[in-house]
Amino acid sequence: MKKTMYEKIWDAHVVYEPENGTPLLYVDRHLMHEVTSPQAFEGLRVAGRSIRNPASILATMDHCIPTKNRDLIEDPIGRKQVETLAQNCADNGLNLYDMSNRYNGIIHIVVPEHGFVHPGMVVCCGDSHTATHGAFGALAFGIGTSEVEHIMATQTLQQKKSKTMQVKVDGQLTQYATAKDIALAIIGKIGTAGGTGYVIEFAGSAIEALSMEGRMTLCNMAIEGGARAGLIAPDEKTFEFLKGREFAPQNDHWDDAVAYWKSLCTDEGAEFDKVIELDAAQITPQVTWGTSPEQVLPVDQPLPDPSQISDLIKSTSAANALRYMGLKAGTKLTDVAVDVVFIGSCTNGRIEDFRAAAKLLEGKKVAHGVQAIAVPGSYPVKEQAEREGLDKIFIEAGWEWREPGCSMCLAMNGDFLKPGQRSASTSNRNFEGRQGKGGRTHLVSPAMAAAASVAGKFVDLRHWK
Ligand SMILES: CC(C)[C@H](C(=O)O)[C@@H](O)C(=O)O
Ligand code: SF4
Repeated sequence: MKKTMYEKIWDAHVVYEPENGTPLLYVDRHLMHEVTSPQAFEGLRVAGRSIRNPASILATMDHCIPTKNRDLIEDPIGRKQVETLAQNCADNGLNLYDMSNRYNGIIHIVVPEHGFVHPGMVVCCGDSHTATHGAFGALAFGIGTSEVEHIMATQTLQQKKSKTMQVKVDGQLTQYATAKDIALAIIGKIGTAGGTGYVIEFAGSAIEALSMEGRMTLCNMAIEGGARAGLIAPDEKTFEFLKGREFAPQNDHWDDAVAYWKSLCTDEGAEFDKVIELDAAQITPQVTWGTSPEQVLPVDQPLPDPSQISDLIKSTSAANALRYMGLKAGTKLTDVAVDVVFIGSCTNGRIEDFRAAAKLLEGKKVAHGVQAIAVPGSYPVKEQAEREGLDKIFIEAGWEWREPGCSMCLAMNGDFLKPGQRSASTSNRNFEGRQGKGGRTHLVSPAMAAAASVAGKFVDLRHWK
């Protein structure tokens, strides 16, 4: 039978399939951060169980850590979570990149840097953006804290099989559109529930043309389209990225691993439950205008008029979103001014993202009254950027150059919007209060964010010098 990549990975990992119950999957890699792990360790302790395979775990601190002064976590809950993770990792002999470790950063940025996830693996983490690792052809998805405990104890997870969706993006992106714009355009098309019940495989010439960084950005946002996970077939770019990294297969094992990885690709003629197609050439720079990633438009479009939307639910949510965002129907996005610009997060906190932004910032200054913060996704990203002199470009333009962490992606670490403030943000979520109570988030690509910092408002990159 012809199989999709998802089906191949699934079949290779089913440990047990009860007749009328939920299958049990083997989990190869388990990623951890401070927010969703404490209760799981506690549960394990209470049950008197130990961790089955400590080597399958990699942990980092990212959500609660300050990006300015590492020594001061003001929030007592955040401080406790960070301390608890350190203790739990020490007690169980787990690999942790703590705040001061040279490899510290956001879990989904750190893990690929070490080649910890390989094609064909099943990868779990108590974090929804685990989908990022689908960029390597791994089945990677977020889980709840009780499941974190279950995997620690058994190295398996109960999981229902998903349906399969192929999102095919063919053609060539224009120089102004990025992986982020593909992700937003897809969510704009299918909606935030469009992927519910599915694992999406992204395919087509535009996906093949993406760098590994771009593929990570795209898979990262699969979850915002409602999907269980996103997948991209591994290819030469994937292998080249992984080769030589700390946890990549070494020496004699490498060729065997590559041969196996190549066998994972969806068979010619295999059927997906659903297929969606997009033309890359038509994807323009995207900006979200509302409080859900599906409320997104090409930057040159006016804001929608709720009274013109026939679907009652959509019309009501558009009206609510415009009210919360302090925006009026018909306004052009290029007339919307921003107060804060944030480049970072597990969606767009990689080296390519800072390169793209720096290209636009060179020789320019941040608009008066705009606060702009650049937060590398990890110390290796920060160091690489500094080696290339990108930090200087940001700083000379008037940006703050911070320590790595989740930062203003979510308001958990001292970086947040004040009520009413509006941001251009390279992160992935824009619901009410996501970046701080009363804060208004517009999701964009790094290049769009950089340009907004200079213009003080959104700009159409196609007409910007
Ligand atoms: C804190 C964590 C559970 C959460 C997630 O799962 O996504 C966070 O990373 C987020 O982006 O909202
Ligand atoms: S950067 Fe944002 S989306 Fe990513 S793990 Fe941190 S909080 Fe979640």
